[in-house]
Amino acid sequence: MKIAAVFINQLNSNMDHSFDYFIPSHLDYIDIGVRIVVPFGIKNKSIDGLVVEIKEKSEFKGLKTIEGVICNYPKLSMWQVEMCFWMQKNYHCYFMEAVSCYIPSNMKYKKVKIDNKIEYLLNNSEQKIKYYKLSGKYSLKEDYLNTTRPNALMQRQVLSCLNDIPTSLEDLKGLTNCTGGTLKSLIEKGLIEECSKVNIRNPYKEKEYSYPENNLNYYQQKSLDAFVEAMEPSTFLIHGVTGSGKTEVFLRLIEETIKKDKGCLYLVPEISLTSQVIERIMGRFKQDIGIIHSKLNAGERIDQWNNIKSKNYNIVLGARSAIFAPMDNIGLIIMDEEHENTYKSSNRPRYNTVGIAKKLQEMHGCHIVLGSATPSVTSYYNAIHNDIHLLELPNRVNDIPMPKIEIVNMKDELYAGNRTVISRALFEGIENNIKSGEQTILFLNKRGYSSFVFCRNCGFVVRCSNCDISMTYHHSSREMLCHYCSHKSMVPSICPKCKSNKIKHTGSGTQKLELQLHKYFPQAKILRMDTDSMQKKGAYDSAIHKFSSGQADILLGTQMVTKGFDFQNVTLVGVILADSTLNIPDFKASERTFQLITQVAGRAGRGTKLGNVVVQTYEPNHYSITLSKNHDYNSFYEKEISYRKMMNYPPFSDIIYIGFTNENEEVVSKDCHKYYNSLLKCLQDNNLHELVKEMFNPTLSPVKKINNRFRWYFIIKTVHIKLYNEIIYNLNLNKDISDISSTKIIDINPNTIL
Ligand SMILES: Nc1ncnc2c1ncn2[C@@H]1O[C@H](COP(=O)(O)OP(=O)(O)OP(=O)(O)O)[C@@H](O)[C@H]1O
Ligand SMILES: [Zn+2]
Ligand SMILES: [Zn+2]
Repeated sequence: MKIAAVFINQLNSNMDHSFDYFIPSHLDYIDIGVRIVVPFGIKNKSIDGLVVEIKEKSEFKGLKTIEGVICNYPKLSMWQVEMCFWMQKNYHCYFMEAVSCYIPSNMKYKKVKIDNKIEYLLNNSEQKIKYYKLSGKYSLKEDYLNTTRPNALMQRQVLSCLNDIPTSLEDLKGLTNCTGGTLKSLIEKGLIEECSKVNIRNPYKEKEYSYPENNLNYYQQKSLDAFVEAMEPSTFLIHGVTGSGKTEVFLRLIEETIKKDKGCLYLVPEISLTSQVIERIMGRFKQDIGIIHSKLNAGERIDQWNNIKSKNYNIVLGARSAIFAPMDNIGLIIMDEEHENTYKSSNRPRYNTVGIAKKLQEMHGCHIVLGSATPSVTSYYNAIHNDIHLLELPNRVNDIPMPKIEIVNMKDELYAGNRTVISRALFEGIENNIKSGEQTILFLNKRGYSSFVFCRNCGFVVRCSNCDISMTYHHSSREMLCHYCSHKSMVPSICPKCKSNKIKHTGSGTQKLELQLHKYFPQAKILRMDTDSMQKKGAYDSAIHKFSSGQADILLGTQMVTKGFDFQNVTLVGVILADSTLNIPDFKASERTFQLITQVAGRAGRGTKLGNVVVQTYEPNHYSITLSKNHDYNSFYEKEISYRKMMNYPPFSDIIYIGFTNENEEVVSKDCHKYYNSLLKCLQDNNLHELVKEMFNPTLSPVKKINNRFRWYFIIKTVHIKLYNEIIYNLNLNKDISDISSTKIIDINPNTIL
């Protein structure tokens, strides 16, 4: 009998290796990537698993036999299994966690008897979701509304939301707050119908999109030519200023790729940016596309899977999880806004999308195209020094000028007696815009602002003397901590720079600002967009729709408002406090600040009128601010890269974060030290003294406790990432650390170590 090596679907470090099973003769078609059911443990409990290898012999005795195959479960391709192994070793996740990136692993299956043979089938989970649509009784929406009493508000709301395309209950609740009773009475009146997933049509198919080809300008054509002429699988970085027509280039590259009968993955950093791209792709290619993102339920994901696998779709669009589309003939991977940190997963598995893309390139021989107006310093460095081809789009399309950026020093405002958070220049700009019917976007990044200590008089911020990173204020101990090197210091009562006593930790958020704006501009219609106001499903789309159709004067928000949007009537952009990203305790703070200012400024003046931008700051001379004034990416890059080099930050090193969490404060510290010491010992035993030097001491997290779990960690800043990955992988299997009870987090080049 043949033998299958099987990973059991249990997320547990003791089970993170394969087990051998006999393949019974009636299941001899079992192959790598097949989902099966096996008996496991002393009690021979039935449990599902994945076949990763077929072999003739096993080194183990007394093997058990596979019970059955889960027939309707998608089969993983060989390259996908290989990817899962690679992720297990490079991102330190369980093998089955990597598998679950490809296929939902929590789906229930049931035992059935077919022709006297035991088989397993997935339960059809998607049928449990309820959908509603108009019954088709009338042809006009008005007629539906006329049959309800004017004061039946909820019923009328539901009717205005629905059309003949089914809307899920979840979406409907997001849009209306309706109750089961409302729906029931509408059904009884024959106005709406409940339906199941089976008769769902692709909502995008219903709409007619059109996105005619633009004649490429000189630089767009040059980019296309470079791509067409590439002889081997290559990686390109399209550095194009805001509004330079990068999307048009992407569409041409897709066209070239599907001509060769290969598939394309088009990734965007957030789900919210997908609708604009869907319209453009479908408007151009007049065909259905696959759409994958983390909000799909298991049934929808399987549907997408089957369509992509059977080559019904050769274009797949989505947020970062779309990198796991089961496309067997990938020819092109596009990563739009490649600098965005959402491409790095901060949950298990903690993968980096570019890393996965590169591995796919190795396996499929596909091209990778990264695009951004503000490329990450790492990508740009690789484009200059390594194997990425740099393509530049230095101008906006149709000679549209870049917006004019004015930097306002908020200290001057204070001296002039303006104690509000809105400078005189911005105030005047908003007022003029309201009068002339033009629109304004205001950006306030509330994150991080309240946790650093700064001087209201001169803008001084307390930084760590070792790391050049701002210190984080801790409410509990009332002291400041550097969470890179764990250096501590007291909050000064007098500003070390200007000797004033105005030094404090302050906070101000979007909500507060909204209230202030209502006071200053009572006539203005204001839309606020942040995580709090965008809770409901569909809220984001509806806000974008409101703004683009001119139903609001001011769009105020966090990072959500900074990128992607192409609103023609926006002529003014205000950055309320540019320093707020500058002072988050992270070596990428300057980069993030430059990117945010440049991106949000890029929303202004995309139509016929010139754009103006007001950037308010306490640090008007910081290079990330002065250089964004002239849209000077190259000078910013030069400055930033020399800083990175001096401090040995990425791209000159990789950062490994090893963290522990536990309900017990002492245990977590002990576990962290134990792991640290085991790693240290392992390096010393192997004479790897170079690597020892790259380890920093364990320290308490700046955010000491999350969800009642205490957090300790240490970081490694290394130029030997491959070696470290191997050592950490092996250490995790080591018995010495098996009594560590705290949850362990290993994150390679994390977005944040807060
Ligand atoms: N060759 C061209 N001639 C005229 N218009 C063009 C051309 N190429 C693209 N456009 C138009 O220019 C506008 C901006 O293009 P696009 O949205 O692709 O910009 P972008 O480079 O992605 O900018 P951002 O980085 O700000 O998102 C779009 O409305 C697009 O249709
Ligand atoms: Zn001061
Ligand atoms: Zn430090």
